[in-house]
Amino acid sequence: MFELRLLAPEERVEAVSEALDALDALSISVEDADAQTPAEQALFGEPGMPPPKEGWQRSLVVALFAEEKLAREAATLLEPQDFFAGCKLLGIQPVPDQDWVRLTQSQFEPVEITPSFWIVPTWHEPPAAAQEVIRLDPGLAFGTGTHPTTRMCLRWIANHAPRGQRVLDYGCGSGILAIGAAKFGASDIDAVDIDEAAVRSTEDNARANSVTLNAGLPDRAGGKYQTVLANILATPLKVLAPLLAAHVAPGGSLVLAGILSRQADELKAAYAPYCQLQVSDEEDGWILMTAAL
Ligand SMILES: C[S@@+](CC[C@H](N)C(=O)[O-])C[C@H]1O[C@@H](n2cnc3c(N)ncnc32)[C@H](O)[C@@H]1O
Repeated sequence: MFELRLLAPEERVEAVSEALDALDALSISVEDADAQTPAEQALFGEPGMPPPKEGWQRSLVVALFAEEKLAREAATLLEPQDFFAGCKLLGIQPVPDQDWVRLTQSQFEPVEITPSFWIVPTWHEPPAAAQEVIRLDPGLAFGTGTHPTTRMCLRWIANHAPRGQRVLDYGCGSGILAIGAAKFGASDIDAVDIDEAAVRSTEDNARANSVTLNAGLPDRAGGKYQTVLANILATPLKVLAPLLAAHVAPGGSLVLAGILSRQADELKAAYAPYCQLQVSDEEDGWILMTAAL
């Protein structure tokens, strides 16, 4: 692989990027050419929205090509164009080969939930002390066990062992909580998510862990469950309060995560008509809130 690097003023970034794309660049990245200097500019949009501008006042544009010849041709074609005025070619250089698989894998180590319960990527052997193990590789859906909210839910599952219970995992992501519930004896598990990719991921991960569960979109949840788990975020959890509470069987447990410590009172108020939520765990500024119905 070879990368062609150039500087472009903000108003040229879009045209130059489109031209590089048309000239067979495999990828194009745009960075602040003044990053890590006093002239660095913050550029970000609202969550989920694109940034307000295409580039920075001085943008570094890096285009990746499969062959050096293609990168050179692109540079030769770009330079005389009107829209290249004000841009500056910095050069073409080979990109050293990386073992991306190994690099990615090296960032995911086994995660301890309790001394005997571990989340272990498939390229690792489980630790000797592990009696319960979820085999899980990072994928598109949230939930590898590295986030405190997931860990607190799994710790709750390990400590409360929902043996023989009907369990609902609402916002299942990778399915990690549903699979954890199955490992600790739950016998009838529904795992739902608004994201179809998460539903597929949950099915794949359940199969890889030899666990039986029903994954689907939220309308798959039906009736009462002895345990309802939802690791989403405070705002959707507040909106979902009547629905989640209605799914908890009398004497059952509601387990909520994705909540920051400072949001505890808002959550208590939202669930007050149905149950009394308590903070039952805390990690890195995140809390686990639970209620017995
Ligand atoms: C933080 S992830 C949690 C994943 C996993 N349960 C865990 O504990 O690691 C939240 C998941 O909830 C899903 N989600 C968000 N809003 C939802 C809603 N209103 N109904 C159902 N799922 C929702 C997201 O698609 C995402 O997969």
